[in-house]
Amino acid sequence: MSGRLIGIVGPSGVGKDSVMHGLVEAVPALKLVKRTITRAPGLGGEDYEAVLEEEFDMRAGAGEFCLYWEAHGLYYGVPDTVRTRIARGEQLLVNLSRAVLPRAQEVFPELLTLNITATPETLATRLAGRGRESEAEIVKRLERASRPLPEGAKVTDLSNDGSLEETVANAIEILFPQKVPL
Ligand SMILES: Nc1ncnc2c1ncn2[C@@H]1O[C@H](COP(=O)(O)OP(=O)(O)O)[C@@H](O)[C@H]1O
Ligand SMILES: O=P(O)(O)OC[C@H]1O[C@H](OP(=O)(O)OP(=O)(O)O)[C@H](O)[C@@H]1O
Repeated sequence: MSGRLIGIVGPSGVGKDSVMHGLVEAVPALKLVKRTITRAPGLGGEDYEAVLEEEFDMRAGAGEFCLYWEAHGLYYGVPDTVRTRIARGEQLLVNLSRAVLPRAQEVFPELLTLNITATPETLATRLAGRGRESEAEIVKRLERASRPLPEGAKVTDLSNDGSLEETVANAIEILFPQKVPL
């Protein structure tokens, strides 16, 4: 199978990271993209490269990110090396902002995006349970959750209100309708 980029979007706390980890465990042919983030190091959830804002700006200016955006007071970058990885035949999963989807679709015309969904009650419970953000930050993230997708964003909705195993199985059916690669 040829290489491709698979976007994962959805509100904070919906389970994007959990679904991505579940997918790479279930399908070894899928690999995660490590994002560069101006977040303090070691906060868990995902394996990211922590950088200071100055460093981020420098790399963005040097064209080292194929996509980047700002959210929650942080900057997020997707390393440009994903292009060569895709050209080599890799199938990559990347956690994206919904706001960056129109741009991402321009840069990666074959982009397939799963929009993970859950009820507001589920989101609130999961964010509190995760424990990475303060209560004030959680309130802000919940407000952001109800924003509509930007115009032109093409996504396939996938509910994560049920068990993680169920969601991962449904994601595999969407991503590999014919045959799951080894
Ligand atoms: N299907 C699920 N059922 C129960 N808990 C879940 C499920 N999916 C994710 N979680 C939990 O919800 C919290 C938020 O998940 P996370 O993957 O960090 O979400 P996101 O990356 O979208 O912010 C984590 O504590 C995670 O373990
Ligand atoms: O424009 P939005 O779709 O609202 O997304 C904004 C940001 O939220 C998520 O970040 P992050 O993974 O840091 O946060 P989360 O785990 O709380 O979703 C996502 O990856 C984006 O970077």
